[in-house]
Amino acid sequence: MQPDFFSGRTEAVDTSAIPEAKNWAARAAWLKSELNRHSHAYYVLDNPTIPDAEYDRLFRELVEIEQLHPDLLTSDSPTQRVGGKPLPQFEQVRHSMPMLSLNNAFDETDIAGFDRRAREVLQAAADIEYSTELKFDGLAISLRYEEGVLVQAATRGDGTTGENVTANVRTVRAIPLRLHVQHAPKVLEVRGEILMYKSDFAKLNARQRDADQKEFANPRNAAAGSLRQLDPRITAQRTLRFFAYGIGVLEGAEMPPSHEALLEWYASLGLPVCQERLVVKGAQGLLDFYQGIGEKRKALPYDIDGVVYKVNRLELQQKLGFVSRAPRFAVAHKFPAEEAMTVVQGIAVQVGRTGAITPVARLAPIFVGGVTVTNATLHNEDEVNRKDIQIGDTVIVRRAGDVIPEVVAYVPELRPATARKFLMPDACPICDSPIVRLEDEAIARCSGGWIKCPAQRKGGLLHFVSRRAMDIEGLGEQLVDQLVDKHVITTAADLYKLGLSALSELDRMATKSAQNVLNALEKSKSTTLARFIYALGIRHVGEATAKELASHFGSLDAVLDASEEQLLEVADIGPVVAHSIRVFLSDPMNVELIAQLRAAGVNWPESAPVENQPKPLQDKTFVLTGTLPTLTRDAAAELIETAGGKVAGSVSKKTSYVVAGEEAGSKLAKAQELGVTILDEAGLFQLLDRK
Ligand SMILES: NC(=O)c1ccc[n+]([C@@H]2O[C@H](COP(=O)([O-])OP(=O)(O)OC[C@H]3O[C@@H](n4cnc5c(N)ncnc54)[C@H](O)[C@@H]3O)[C@@H](O)[C@H]2O)c1
Ligand SMILES: [Zn+2]
Repeated sequence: MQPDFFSGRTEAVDTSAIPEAKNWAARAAWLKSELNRHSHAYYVLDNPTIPDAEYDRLFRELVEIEQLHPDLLTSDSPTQRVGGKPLPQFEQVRHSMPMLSLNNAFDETDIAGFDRRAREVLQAAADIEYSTELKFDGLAISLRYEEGVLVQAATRGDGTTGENVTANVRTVRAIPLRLHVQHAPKVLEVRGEILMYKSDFAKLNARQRDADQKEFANPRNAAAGSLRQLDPRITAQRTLRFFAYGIGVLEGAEMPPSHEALLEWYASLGLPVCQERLVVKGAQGLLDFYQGIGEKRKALPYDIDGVVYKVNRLELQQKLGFVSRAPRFAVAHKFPAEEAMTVVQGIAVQVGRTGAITPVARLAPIFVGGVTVTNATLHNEDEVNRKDIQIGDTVIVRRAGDVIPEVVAYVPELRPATARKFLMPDACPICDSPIVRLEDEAIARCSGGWIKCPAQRKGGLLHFVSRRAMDIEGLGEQLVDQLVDKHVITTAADLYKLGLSALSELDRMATKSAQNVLNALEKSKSTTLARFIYALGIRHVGEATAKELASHFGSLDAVLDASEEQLLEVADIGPVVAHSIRVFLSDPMNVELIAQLRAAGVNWPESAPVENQPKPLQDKTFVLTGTLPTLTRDAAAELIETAGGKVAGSVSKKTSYVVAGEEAGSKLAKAQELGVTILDEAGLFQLLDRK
């Protein structure tokens, strides 16, 4: 396969097919100029043009070519350098010790290789001790403290020379202007990452949007763009954070003997140090940490693009030393990229349970966030227009955690002349009813309602049976599709009229599975009021609102009888939601549906309205870990919340109780360390006063 040099395509070269050295040279030259161009956009302008994964792919290809053809390796190659040139508008700072990058690892083999090489160099007989931490997705900074006072802050720049951003850094509240210690070292250069929390990023972009200013592509670029301002007053308006993770020059104090000791020392000096870190042994310890953080990644308040492993003992670090642009004693283990580039082959529309029409991009298959993605949501018509996504465009697709993939932006330089704009259809593709869009609503809707529109019917049923609603296992999309298409059922109440014979007649439905569905239906009849309200699919009533309604009113009849004014008394319910609930509950068809569901035997424990209920766990914070003998995690959380308690994701000093089941992991250890009271399920029941 001939490499597609100048079309902007960036697939890895098929090495066997390009024997001639002059092609290699051309490819390498092209890669260098592409990488330089993208680095400039990324490091200097804080405005990347391609996703990181795409950049990394080009980078790795160049590394491979340079390994095969060392004569093509020049000292100005992007593979030999760190970052980008400092902006000339800033005063320059020469780093007394260079600020380096990190080598990347992408899989277990890379990690095994890293560990093996370290053991070889160190001639280690036993497992090496590593200090593991997060790879923050921000920008590196060097903070120079003299006699404990912050005197200079500099960006990494090209590693040798950075930008003087002292005035800006002084506005970052997370960074102490003076170290919290009586006898501070003469000189201490703290190195770490400046970053922006996801919530602050969202707020900043909302402000930018309101002010008709350019939005930032991601928190990293927002952090970099906010710090590298010529006017510190702008930096001061942005909430930036900081974590320390390294050291440059140190004078007048003993260097801590290990990385972990360094971080502990930093913490004692009042410098922010991230708590998500461990000291582990050997390659397996590294992989366990990677996996644990991978599970937590989405819940962290900031973006990380991987984890970092450092040989813990300082003397071993010194033995391992450095390669050209990175230390040999450390490696960054990257997570699968959350952003990738692909082509929009078409834009279709999907009809949701409330009739909402969602434009969906049909994509050339792309591996992103650990899975292959072929569709990505474009949210609504306004979004498509605002982002100006057209059919034929090359776009950046983002899939973070298990969030639905979305199209972030298109790449202007790759728009073909044949690109076509998306047009919202006039009629529902499923039921042909007119599509209407009310004034001041972003969403266009099929006007068919669930009576005319099978898509809405299916959507409503799928919502009804979903895990957080009635939790009817085994009733998936395929089954609901068939039940609706074959007119076996119309409403959720019909589900409870299903018999074995009707179910067994469906495609791919063995008697055993049919029986399982019936059992699940039967089991679902005992539910909670909150789940039931949520399952009804009232517009604007999500899980949290359903819970509020249930605990406020205590019984369904009280909800049914509530006026809009009474609904407004519920915490977090505003006029739009109150109105939507009232409209839904006033519709005779919904009243009938609810009556039928109750008649079918759907039931829940009712209780007194909120003001009369005891709240034994008021103001207590719980953390759940491990598997409990009888309660699922959701059920335990529900019990705690109903009793007034809060459930948090991680253990801290503020945690009142940790409820631990079997195979409880690091949270249990943390609780023991902090002396937090640990309960088993029985202990929880005791607190709840339930036997
Ligand atoms: N999209 C683009 O156009 C584009 C262009 C250039 C670079 N990039 C991205 O930047 C990356 C290369 O940048 P890089 O050289 O800054 O390397 P890097 O981001 O891969 O790794 C080095 C950096 O990691 C940071 N870091 C975070 N947590 C750390 C920790 N706990 N310990 C030590 N360091 C930590 C430091 O800032 C350090 O300088 C590429 O992999 C690419 O994804 C993207
Ligand atoms: Zn329709």
